[in-house]
Amino acid sequence: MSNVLDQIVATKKQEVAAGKQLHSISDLRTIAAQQTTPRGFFHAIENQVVKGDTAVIAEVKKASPSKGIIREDFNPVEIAQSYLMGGATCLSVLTDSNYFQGSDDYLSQVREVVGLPVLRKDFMIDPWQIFQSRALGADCILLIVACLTDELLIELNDLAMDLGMDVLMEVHDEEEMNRALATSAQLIGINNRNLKTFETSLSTSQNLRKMVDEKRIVVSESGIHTSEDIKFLQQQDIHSFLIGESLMRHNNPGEQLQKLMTGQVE
Ligand SMILES: O=C(O)c1ccccc1NCC(=O)[C@H](O)[C@H](O)COP(=O)(O)O
Repeated sequence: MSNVLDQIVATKKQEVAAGKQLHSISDLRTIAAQQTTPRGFFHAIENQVVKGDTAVIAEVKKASPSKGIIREDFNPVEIAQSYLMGGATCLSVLTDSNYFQGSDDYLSQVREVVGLPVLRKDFMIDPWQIFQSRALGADCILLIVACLTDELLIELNDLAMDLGMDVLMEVHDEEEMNRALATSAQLIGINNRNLKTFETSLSTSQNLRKMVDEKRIVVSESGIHTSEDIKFLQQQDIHSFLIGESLMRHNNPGEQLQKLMTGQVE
């Protein structure tokens, strides 16, 4: 039986095929050329980490397959503004509509109003989507190693960099980590959530972090809820975090971010 990740990828293939009927790569290149220059996503995180500070990629997400609706009252621009006030280093915006109730428009709207670098959080399987991401204004894309062959991983990574974007390359186990480390990816996301079973454990970050040398930056993703979680990950020498649900469930997500980072969330 297929798992959720397989289903998402199957749906994505249909979406991409339909998208290609509407916009050619040449169209997307023209639209991308009208976008403002990509904001340095990697550099924003690196600057924080080099200073000895913590970098948070705060996620704008209405729903997910594992949690259903996370936030009914969903205004992506207001949430992003709140994250800016709360000290986020970068933003992550879900653009997948079928499984996360996201939208491509959310990314463009957020990026127009808030000056932080923005990750397009979606499921990349085809070069067409990389051009589309830049046309939408993305500063960084997510590449999930589990969804891609080695050849495609390298092709999409190189294409994103050619277009001036950064890449967050996501892994969940040792084998995926070895595949990511064979590429030039500078930003390695360790997803604490198994995307096939939804089981979440911070020990995934604890175990895999040891495989990455200091030339790359590790981002711990998913299942970060308390200030103790942050402290635990910092003790593993991880200083960048991608956080969604635990912020999105609060009325004022930026205030919750600030509390989380200052030891006030139990
Ligand atoms: O979260 C899911 O249910 C999910 C299912 C299938 C593919 C991806 C999925 N989530 C993406 C993420 O990993 C999270 O949005 C991200 O890391 C933030 O996690 P959290 O802080 O736990 O919301």
